[in-house]
Amino acid sequence: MDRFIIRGGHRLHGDIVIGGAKNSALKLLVAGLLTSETLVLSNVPRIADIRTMRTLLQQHGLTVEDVDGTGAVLSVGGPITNTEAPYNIVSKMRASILVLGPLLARCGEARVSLPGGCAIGTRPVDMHLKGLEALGARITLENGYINAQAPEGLTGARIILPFASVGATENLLMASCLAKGRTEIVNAAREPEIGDLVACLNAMGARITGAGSGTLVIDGVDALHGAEYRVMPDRIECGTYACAAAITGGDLRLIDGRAEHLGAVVRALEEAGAEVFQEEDALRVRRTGALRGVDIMTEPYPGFPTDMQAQFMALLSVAEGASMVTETIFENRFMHVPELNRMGARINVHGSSAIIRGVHSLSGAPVMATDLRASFSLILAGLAAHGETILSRVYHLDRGYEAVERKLARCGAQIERVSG
Ligand SMILES: CC(=O)N[C@H]1[C@@H](OP(=O)(O)OP(=O)(O)OC[C@H]2O[C@@H](n3ccc(=O)[nH]c3=O)[C@H](O)[C@@H]2O)O[C@H](CO)[C@@H](O)[C@@H]1O
Ligand SMILES: C=C(OP(=O)(O)O)C(=O)O
Repeated sequence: MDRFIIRGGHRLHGDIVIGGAKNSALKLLVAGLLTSETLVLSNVPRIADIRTMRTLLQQHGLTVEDVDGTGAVLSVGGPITNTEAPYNIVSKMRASILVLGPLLARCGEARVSLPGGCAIGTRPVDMHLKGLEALGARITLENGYINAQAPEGLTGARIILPFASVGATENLLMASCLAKGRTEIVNAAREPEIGDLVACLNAMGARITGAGSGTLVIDGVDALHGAEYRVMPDRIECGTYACAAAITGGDLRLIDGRAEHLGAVVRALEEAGAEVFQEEDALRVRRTGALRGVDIMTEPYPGFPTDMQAQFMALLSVAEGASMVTETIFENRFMHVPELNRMGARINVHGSSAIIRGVHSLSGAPVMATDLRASFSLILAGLAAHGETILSRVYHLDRGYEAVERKLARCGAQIERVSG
């Protein structure tokens, strides 16, 4: 198992290229199930979750090819030969549940393992299932699997989501592209990744309006065709490196970073004492003055993203004064807190809120990654800390961040990956 060894105390300076968005690329690959033609995606991040999604789609019968040998351009095509998504893949990556809607819409049936809980929360899929039932699917749960049938195809409906779930919106959006008639998804998620999926589906011949407005209107079509599409830049990777600039008192140009996708994060960074500028090709983040404590609350987009909460907490742990972080999306997303405290942070958790009393400095320690974003919060703490931090269970990080050690080391960080 790989570990990272980080020697903290170095300001980061230079350019970091932000890759394609994990949380968009995964869904765009799944959209390949909706057509018999070939979908070609560029700017695909080279991360473990994408490799898992390739395996899942391949076992459904699709051919997924690395077009130019870099892993960043993938083509998806070919017939679907198997409509079952097995436990061993779904349990590895929750986004696998997104094949349910497309398989059902295209083949009239699907059998998908229930994803179950994960480190950050129980994460049920009831809204995905209720929405598909509203489109006419018959759904039963048996032996840990979702069995879904729609032998006559799906039919458009008005679906009101009780919560603006990203995954439920995406599953229902993809399913309804091939449903008969009009579907309306009310209280749809407004995350930029939904907009990216809508743009790709429309390029494939879907008829969808309303992206970003909270109500998606989908007029079903008989078939979708192939397309070429470039994955949007990863706003969470960008926000994460923005925190690296801020916590080290550095100056980073995050190439391809877009402030428009990071409004709440940029506001919080500025309030905490960082300067953020949108340049033509990059988001530039630097800090020269002191870090100040701020209060943040995670919310669906355009609110502060839960996927940035752990990284921001690392920053606040060395800010002057007290901060409060409230997590409203997932019920168990504070697992980085005990690890940050082992590095000298002073954080107390009360229910869904954490009170952070800023300390002057952190000290390096052996720490353990518990999930993807928590892992990076420990790297950030390690970059700011005195001495050596050894981060184990780096496989969590490899799910969603490409070439972390290379990107950071090029900007002056002392970080190395050690295998075994
Ligand atoms: C692969 C991917 O894109 N993952 C992102 C996606 O996850 P994901 O799509 O799983 O997140 P959701 O927006 O669906 O979940 C938000 C909340 O709704 C609950 N819920 C969701 C569906 C449902 O049927 N029932 C239900 O109760 C969840 O348990 C959670 O508490 O959006 C999250 C919220 O921005 C991000 O943190 C994840 O990084
Ligand atoms: C929680 C995340 O991903 P997933 O939904 O795949 O667990 C994430 O990207 O931070």
